[in-house]
Amino acid sequence: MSLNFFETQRLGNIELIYFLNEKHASAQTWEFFTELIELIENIEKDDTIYSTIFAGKGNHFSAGLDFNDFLSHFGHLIGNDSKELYETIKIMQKGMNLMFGGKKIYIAAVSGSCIGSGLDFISACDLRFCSQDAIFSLKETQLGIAADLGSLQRLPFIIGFNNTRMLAFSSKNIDAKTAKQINLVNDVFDGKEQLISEVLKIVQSFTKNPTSALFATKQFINNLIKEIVNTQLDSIAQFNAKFLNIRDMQNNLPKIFKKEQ
Ligand SMILES: C/C=C/C(=O)SCCNC(=O)CCNC(=O)[C@H](O)C(C)(C)COP(=O)(O)OP(=O)(O)OC[C@H]1O[C@@H](n2cnc3c(N)ncnc32)[C@H](O)[C@@H]1OP(=O)(O)O
Repeated sequence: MSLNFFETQRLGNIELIYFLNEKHASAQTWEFFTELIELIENIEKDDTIYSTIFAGKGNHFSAGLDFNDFLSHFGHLIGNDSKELYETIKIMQKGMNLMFGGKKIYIAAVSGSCIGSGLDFISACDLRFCSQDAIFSLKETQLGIAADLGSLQRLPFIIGFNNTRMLAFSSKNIDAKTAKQINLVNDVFDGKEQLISEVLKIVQSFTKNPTSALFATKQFINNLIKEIVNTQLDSIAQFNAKFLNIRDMQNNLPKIFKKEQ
């Protein structure tokens, strides 16, 4: 399997996976979404991998959707009630859904910014940890998007409905301390190096347990909400295929990049 967006490193039964595109704060390109599907399908099939830890290769976990890449590929579909846009959103949802519905244990180790679809991604993980410099936000509402890749569907079950509303309605950043307070992350570590080494120890302690029980435990927990999450992800894909407004994105993207919040 040849991957351009991801760099993988095997540590026993654990795969440490870095997001590349670090020059653009690991913003998620179309390549990210399509390669993620292949990557997760392979991990689920590989009996030697029990768990994965995801981290950003550079200073940020992920700046969310790479808007230059997305608009150049799909901008012409927005606002046209397009079946192709619906199918595109479904492909973007698929890799994260495979993680959520799969049996392996997926862990996010966040340093720097984790924005938009970066937050969608970590909400599909089984556990989240971060370093002190971490920042989380859902910028979609500010950009005229009802977040359609999993945050609205999964976060209420992780941080509760009210915290999800605050994040989504405000599009404001929260820091590592707040992320811990609202249970978005399980723990906070000093810097990125310490984060990765501590998370590795935590995951190693899980993967010593009999894997049949570990994998079944993960799946039974996620089964509680899988059906509702899948139904709602499909509804929001249909909604956005009809109602996304490219002018809202074009007007507000420059403000975000100038950090006028
Ligand atoms: C359906 C899903 C929707 C969503 O995901 S909504 C969320 C969209 N994302 C955002 O709103 C984040 C926007 N980016 C930022 O706020 C900042 O960036 C960061 C806080 C992530 C990083 O700040 P700093 O460390 O100061 O880096 P920098 O100079 O702003 O960015 C480095 C390079 O990365 C490009 N970049 C950053 N985010 C994105 C993005 N989301 N899409 C495309 N490019 C991005 C920049 O433009 C620049 O590039 P150059 O060096 O060529 O000027």
